[in-house]
Amino acid sequence: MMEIISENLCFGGVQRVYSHESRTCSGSMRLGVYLPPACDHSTAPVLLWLSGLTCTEQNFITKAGAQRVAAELGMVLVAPDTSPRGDGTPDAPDEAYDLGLGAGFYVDATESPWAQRYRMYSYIADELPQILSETLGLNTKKMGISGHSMGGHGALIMHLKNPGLFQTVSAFAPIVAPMQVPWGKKAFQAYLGADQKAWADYDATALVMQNKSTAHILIDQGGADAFLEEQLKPHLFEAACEKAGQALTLRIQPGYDHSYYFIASFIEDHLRHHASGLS
Ligand SMILES: N[C@@H](CCC(=O)N[C@@H](CSC=O)C(=O)NCC(=O)O)C(=O)O
Repeated sequence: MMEIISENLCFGGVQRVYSHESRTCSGSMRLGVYLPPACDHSTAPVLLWLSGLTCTEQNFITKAGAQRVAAELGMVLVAPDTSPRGDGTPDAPDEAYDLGLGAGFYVDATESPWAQRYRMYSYIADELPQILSETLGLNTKKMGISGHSMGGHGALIMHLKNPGLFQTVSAFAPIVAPMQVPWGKKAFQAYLGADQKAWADYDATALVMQNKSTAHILIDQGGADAFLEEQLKPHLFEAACEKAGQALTLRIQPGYDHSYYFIASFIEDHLRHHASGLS
């Protein structure tokens, strides 16, 4: 059952937050859903947004300012949480921001104590589309995916592994090669164990070499992002795309940082990219 937690009118449409029991994550999950005005929600295209480390379903819906253009385009926006939460959900022993709560990395954990509830890959790729279609009556046949940082990487792998489900893709400041950077190594070691063969199945830069898609990938990256050199490394993905023959536009936006001010500045381009690809 989907319980409506909040409902606010926004640019003539409605921004809702739902809570529901997730069979995949063995607990309750929250979900932001924006329904644009004056259109048939059963046929409107859907854009899934995956947020980054420390985020909940709230960050995108309150900070990105995406609803105005979604209202104009007649596009549904869906913003899930970034990890399971609630009583009994394991967290990092030191409550570190980059592991455990708020840091699910969109993988299905195989290691203890994470494996039972940290199943964000299957939640996004399997359970959520079923809920959107069967319970909310939305059109999952026209679906794109985007996100930021950890979630930007999540969007890339969701698309590369499921190009028929998520037909269009874009990302802001994605962690393009988690196997090669501290945030990714820490999370993959904890969630997936020591065998790096398992890591490669969730690494966009490794995946694109095997699973290139026919979509045109759009990435925006702030040129003044404090995480650019150590954690994000977009040029690794650019080089892999070039080698694989994957269509990619990587835009380095001078002076922009890693924040939602950056996302709000370019979100319109991303929504139009998805609307055009899903039309
Ligand atoms: N708190 C940390 C950094 C946390 C951070 O910057 N989180 C980003 C996503 S980073 C990659 O996934 C974010 O979206 N934060 C929420 C927001 O609303 O900005 C630190 O201080 O280093």
